[in-house]
Amino acid sequence: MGEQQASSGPVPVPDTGSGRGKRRLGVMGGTFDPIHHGHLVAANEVASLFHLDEVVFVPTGQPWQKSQRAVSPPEDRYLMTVIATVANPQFSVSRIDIDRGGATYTIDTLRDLRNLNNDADLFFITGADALSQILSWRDHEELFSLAHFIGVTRPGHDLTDDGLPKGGVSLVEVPALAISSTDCRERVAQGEPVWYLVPDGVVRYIDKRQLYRGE
Ligand SMILES: Nc1ncnc2c1ncn2[C@@H]1O[C@H](COP(=O)(O)OP(=O)(O)OP(=O)(O)O)[C@@H](O)[C@H]1O
Ligand SMILES: O=C(O)c1ccc[n+]([C@@H]2O[C@H](COP(=O)([O-])O)[C@@H](O)[C@H]2O)c1
Repeated sequence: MGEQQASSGPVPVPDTGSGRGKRRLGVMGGTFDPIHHGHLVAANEVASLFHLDEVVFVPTGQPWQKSQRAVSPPEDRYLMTVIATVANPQFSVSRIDIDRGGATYTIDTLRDLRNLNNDADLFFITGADALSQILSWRDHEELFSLAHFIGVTRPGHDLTDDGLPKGGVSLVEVPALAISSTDCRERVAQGEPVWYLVPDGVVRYIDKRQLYRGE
């Protein structure tokens, strides 16, 4: 595992050292409906490879590209993210996208985090599927000036930086976990277990709040 040539497409190994001496803050944005071990392993692996001081998980408020399905209430997704990350002192959770209200755009996430963390370089962590959609994100040209992007491998998706700014993106291989939130929701709806796909506390939270039962 590590920073590497992905199986497809050119892979720049960028200069991420310009801010040496500054705090290195990873940002893992997601809908986390629910958060699962794929998210946690990806964040942890990138934290290790890129010598990050902290990774902040940022649950979306209203994920505008997921408007075709009902998304669980932000407070449930926020609490599951807190439960999942609480044991790791390097992990934290931010409410900024939830509290801002309205549709969630990463450009706003990064502007807000930059204002709150003047002393830090930002590293935005994203799976191969999300990275491939980045040219559809709001103000995507500006995103790369606010953070260095780190695309991680995900089973079933090609990891490529085609069309993205040279030097703005690193592609890295992380331990492959073929887990998706969609699959977790479907399993719960069908009465199948999600133990060991999501953290134990998240299994219990889903049960307590009766999430995903009617889907
Ligand atoms: N198994 C995984 N391995 C690597 N990255 C992942 C994995 N699952 C999700 N990610 C990445 O984590 C980020 C947040 O993902 P998200 O919360 O949308 O989860 P998801 O499993 O893709 O959800 P859904 O199935 O509802 O679309 C995205 O950048 C996504 O690519
Ligand atoms: O900025 C945008 O337009 C945009 C569009 C789609 C997704 N994103 C971000 O990508 C991350 C993963 O999103 P999702 O919907 O796959 O959970 C999350 O931080 C979203 O805010 C951002």
